[in-house]
Amino acid sequence: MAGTWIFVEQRDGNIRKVTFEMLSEAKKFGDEVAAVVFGKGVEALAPEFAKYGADKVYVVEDDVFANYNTGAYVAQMVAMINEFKPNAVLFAHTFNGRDFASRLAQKLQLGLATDAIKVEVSAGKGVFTRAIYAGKALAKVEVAGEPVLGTIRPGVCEVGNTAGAGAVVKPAVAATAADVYQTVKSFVPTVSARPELTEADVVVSGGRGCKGPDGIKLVEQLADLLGAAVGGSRASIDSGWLGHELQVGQTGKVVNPNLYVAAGISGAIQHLAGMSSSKFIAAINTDTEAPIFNVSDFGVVADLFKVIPTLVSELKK
Ligand SMILES: Cc1cc2nc3c(=O)[nH]c(=O)nc-3n(C[C@H](O)[C@H](O)[C@H](O)COP(=O)(O)OP(=O)(O)OC[C@H]3O[C@@H](n4cnc5c(N)ncnc54)[C@H](O)[C@@H]3O)c2cc1C
Repeated sequence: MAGTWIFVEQRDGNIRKVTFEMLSEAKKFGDEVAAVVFGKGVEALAPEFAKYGADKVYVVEDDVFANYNTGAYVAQMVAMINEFKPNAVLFAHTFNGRDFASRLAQKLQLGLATDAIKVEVSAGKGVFTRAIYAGKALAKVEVAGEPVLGTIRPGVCEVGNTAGAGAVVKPAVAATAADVYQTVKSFVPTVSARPELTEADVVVSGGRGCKGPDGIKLVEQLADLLGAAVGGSRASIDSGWLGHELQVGQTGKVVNPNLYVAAGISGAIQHLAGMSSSKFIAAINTDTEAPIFNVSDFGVVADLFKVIPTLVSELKK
């Protein structure tokens, strides 16, 4: 058996922090830990994974892996799992991680635990803790079959400093161009000086209560003073006030910051699904009955158009 594998999320050599979180967490299981990285020119990244616990780094380089694509990535991973037989393969609970892990589980007819906030893997058995009912209860899920497959929510595991040997292994390339059924034609990054939403320490989100771009500007002002990422509810995204990449919730991104500020957001269950595990939640809402207050540590029942400017002027002092 080949221990626990962590699938590396990277783009153009920029590694997502959640990769290091998962490597550090897997190091605690006591089994061998391996990072699995697909791409082009990615072998140079191997020492980075060793720093956070990777005993081995499986490096697969080919044009076919230049950008994430489901078909080729799944075909490659299936071949590697059959050859090396890992106990567990863990992915980040991100758009790509969710897509990859679920297609892989289907292909191998294995169970999959998603959006885990805690994970224990031992001797080929995996137990995952998941928040259910928008964080009102926790479920422990055991995944049958090997390897154990799971996706881990970014921000829930600490980055440690136990290093591994980082021995590079280069498996044969098993995927071909025939496995690629969607191609990334171009990649246009959203230019923002703000932190990435899923990795930010502080997130300030605006909802329908912002009433339009002027309200969202207030949210952005507050976020910038706090060094925070900006997020939004589906209502503010669908209204076109914020980009789709900033939606927090069931059909958006899952965030887990130290501080989440919800301004003019009611707290629908689909929104809570994306933010209720934040460590400290502060809400600004005019409605005392708004469900967001049920999950908040701190609440202000007031008009955000009065509260945020006051906060902004205090923070500027
Ligand atoms: C399948 C499905 C998936 C979904 N996925 C998501 C998702 O991923 N993310 C998501 O967010 N939603 C999602 N939704 C939508 C969700 O159900 C809600 O409709 C949405 O979250 C509501 O957004 P909101 O809280 O901004 O708006 P509202 O529910 O309209 O709430 C606006 C809030 O602003 C308050 N307010 C108004 N004026 C002010 C003011 N001046 N100052 C302060 N507060 C004020 C109001 O009291 C109210 O509580 C999904 C729905 C479905 C069916």
